[in-house]
Amino acid sequence: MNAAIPKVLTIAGSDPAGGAGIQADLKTMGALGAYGMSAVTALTAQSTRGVTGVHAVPADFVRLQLDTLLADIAPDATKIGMLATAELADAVGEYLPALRHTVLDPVMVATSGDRLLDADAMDAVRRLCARAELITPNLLEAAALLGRAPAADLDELCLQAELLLAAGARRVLLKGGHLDAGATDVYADADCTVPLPGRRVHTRNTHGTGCTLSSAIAALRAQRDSWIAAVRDAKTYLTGALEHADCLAVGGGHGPVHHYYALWPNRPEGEGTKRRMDEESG
Ligand SMILES: Nc1ncnc2c1ncn2[C@@H]1O[C@H](COP(=O)(O)OP(=O)(O)O)[C@@H](O)[C@H]1O
Ligand SMILES: Cc1ncc(COP(=O)(O)O)c(N)n1
Repeated sequence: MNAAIPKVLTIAGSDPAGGAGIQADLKTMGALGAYGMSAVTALTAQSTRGVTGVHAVPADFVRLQLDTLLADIAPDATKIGMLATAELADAVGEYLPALRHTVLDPVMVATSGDRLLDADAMDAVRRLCARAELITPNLLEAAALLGRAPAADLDELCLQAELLLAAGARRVLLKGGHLDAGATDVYADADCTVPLPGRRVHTRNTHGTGCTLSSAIAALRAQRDSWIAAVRDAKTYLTGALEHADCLAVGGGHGPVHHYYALWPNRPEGEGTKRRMDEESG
């Protein structure tokens, strides 16, 4: 029986406020029926208001975490998030050939605008993008990887997803959350480029959306037959977590999404849910 529970790894940074990074990843994996594991790349001092410090873990200690873990457990899928430095990006890259169902979220800047990746680490992250099975850049990360201006519409989003494939990525989910309207992302692989429309949720509590989406994709890829199925279901999960974010009421800045919205059914409905229901009823 237990053999069916997928074991999913996150290699990412820590967010003490619990809304992004490994904390978001582990909550997401747990909410989606996966057993979560983590190797920490960096400690951050941050809250919902912003990041006040980053302390990268020495690359050899990240290797030690991974060597020790992987000698015992073979993850069914792995999500990679904040890498902080070029050295860490290269160190994590050494493990990609041995890992299955790898999702790379090329984290560069937090929602608060604070940098989470050294400026000189871009080439190392580009190398990693060619080794992961799926990459999930946001608008600004795709633009930085390609050296272009950020996409301003869906056509440019599709074009940049295809340019990332041409640059070596195997599959791309280019996230459109930073476009002014809607929440349309674009999925692209060697066979197709597909827009994935999403319902835009009106909330300022968007801290950790990218982390949540990429770890949901990893958790679900271990339970679905294809990447596109995992991506679609992960986006549906994230939209629900955003819709219930306001009822968490965590912090005074950009608060977290509600990872456990489907598991805590008896909690009072949040403002976000109420507002959506009001909107939908007219
Ligand atoms: N207000 C929102 N309502 C619904 N979906 C959103 C909203 N903001 C972001 N998303 C979705 O959350 C995911 C992460 O988006 P994005 O903000 O672009 O990336 P990141 O969190 O990495 O900056 C994407 O699927 C995006 O479409
Ligand atoms: C440790 C860590 N990893 C990633 C993010 C990005 O998350 P977001 O862009 O949603 O703030 C973050 N803020 N902290």
